[in-house]
Amino acid sequence: MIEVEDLVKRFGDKVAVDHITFSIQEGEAFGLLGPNGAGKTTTIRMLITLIPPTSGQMRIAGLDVQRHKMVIRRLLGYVSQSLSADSTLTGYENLLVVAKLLGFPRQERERRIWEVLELLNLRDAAHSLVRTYSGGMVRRLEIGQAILHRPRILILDEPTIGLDPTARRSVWEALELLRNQEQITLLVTTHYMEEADAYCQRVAIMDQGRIAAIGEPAALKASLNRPGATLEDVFTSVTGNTLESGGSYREVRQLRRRAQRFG
Ligand SMILES: Nc1ncnc2c1ncn2[C@@H]1O[C@H](COP(=O)(O)OP(=O)(O)OP(=O)(O)O)[C@@H](O)[C@H]1O
Repeated sequence: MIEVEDLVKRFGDKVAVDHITFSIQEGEAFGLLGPNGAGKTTTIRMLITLIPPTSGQMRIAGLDVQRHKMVIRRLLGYVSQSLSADSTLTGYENLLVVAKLLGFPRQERERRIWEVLELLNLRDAAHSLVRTYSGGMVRRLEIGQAILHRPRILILDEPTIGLDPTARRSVWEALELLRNQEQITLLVTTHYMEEADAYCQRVAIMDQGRIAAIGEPAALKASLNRPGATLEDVFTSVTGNTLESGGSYREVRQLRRRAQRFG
């Protein structure tokens, strides 16, 4: 479904993405892991046609991304790290705004909004203001905004950052449902290794613009030949970093932003 070959992105002298190659199968949940500055966001930005690559190939559903930007955009849903739901509107109204922007006819608009609310377990909260939602509900609503147009691929940048464990589980359960019921292919960046381990069929660990390891979590863990090895151990082994070295500041920043928004 997604094929990336020898992809490079330079910003001046800085090589943000350095000759990476990977592919994602239809219906798969694929995790892109890596410390801050590894090149994950830059990779995603190229895939969603926001910035052009310096060199290399990207194909989505067999189409060259650079040559078919408009078609590719319709195939994709994107959930960025920043908050996109309006807290002064209800969940239903937030979806309605997006549906109107997409130009859905009225009847289809209603049908699809309720379908999405149901899928994301938000039906009962449809007419409550988003400011009364929990963090997990807001995130699920944002996923709803991104899938209204029935994309075949959903790309999410740190979908569970700043959420408590229960909310994180609710978000992943929603994503699992989308994969199973709507056959949506998922590309997710995350700092949470145990989530990638539990919910992604395959992961790629990026470091300094390169892919340091790629494969099924179980196979990557087994490659360490250490009983009880975790994905975090794999991460440390291939990058020489612990997540704390960069992840903590960023998480604090994200948590603060969220706290400001909901506080
Ligand atoms: N527009 C830009 N101009 C110059 N350098 C950039 C630009 N965008 C990204 N970079 C650099 O490219 C490298 C990769 O950044 P990128 O944001 O892709 O990393 P990341 O893995 O997504 O990290 P994070 O998790 O912090 O977002 C970093 O060193 C970053 O400073």
